[in-house]
Amino acid sequence: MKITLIGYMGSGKTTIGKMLSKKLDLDFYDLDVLFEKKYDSILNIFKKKGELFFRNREHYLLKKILKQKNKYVLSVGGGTPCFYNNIYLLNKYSNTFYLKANGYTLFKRLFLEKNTRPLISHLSKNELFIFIIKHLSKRSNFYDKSLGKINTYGKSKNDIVQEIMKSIKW
Ligand SMILES: Nc1ncnc2c1ncn2[C@@H]1O[C@H](COP(=O)(O)OP(=O)(O)O)[C@@H](O)[C@H]1O
Ligand SMILES: O=C(O)C1=C[C@@H](OP(=O)(O)O)[C@@H](O)[C@H](O)C1
Ligand SMILES: [Mg+2]
Repeated sequence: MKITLIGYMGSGKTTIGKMLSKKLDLDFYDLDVLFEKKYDSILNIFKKKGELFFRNREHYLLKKILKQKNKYVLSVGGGTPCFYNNIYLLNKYSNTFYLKANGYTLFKRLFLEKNTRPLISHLSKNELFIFIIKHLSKRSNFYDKSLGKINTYGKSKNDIVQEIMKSIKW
């Protein structure tokens, strides 16, 4: 079984994915890391080639990794399920979990880490909050198609890992 984590930027996909893979003794992949190994930093790619180029290469990388035969935990980027038919591919080839977090929690986390994320790096504090609320509402339509959902509000990283482990249908 492949387990994939989806959700908005800052929802904990990379962090929780790594922890979960260790608990389950599975390989861990992060789609952004795979992308940056193959191409360039996501910040540079957005700057030099634009978002559409990123989404196209991201889609092909996702297809390639989903068709691998081994079991693993994969954390994707916040936008991955929202482009091409990626959410259908994710659900077809893996057990998808949506790490659901509220706008204010995401804002607090992303304000501290916005410089590494090209979609929000240029925004002021006020702009960032408004952007997250609107963007999350649009993207939730895709995230809500996941096979499993974990409400992360007020939960520690360890609690979230435990909850995913309990929900896995092997
Ligand atoms: N449940 C949690 N409680 C507190 N902080 C968290 C939690 N989940 C993630 N974080 C923190 O939020 C930040 C963003 O996490 P990250 O794994 O990079 O998210 P994503 O990959 O979804 O963008 C990190 O600093 C991480 O430590
Ligand atoms: O939400 C998005 O569109 C993006 C999220 C990022 O990943 P994280 O969700 O891990 O921050 C990364 O893929 C890129 O900056 C675009
Ligand atoms: Mg991540």
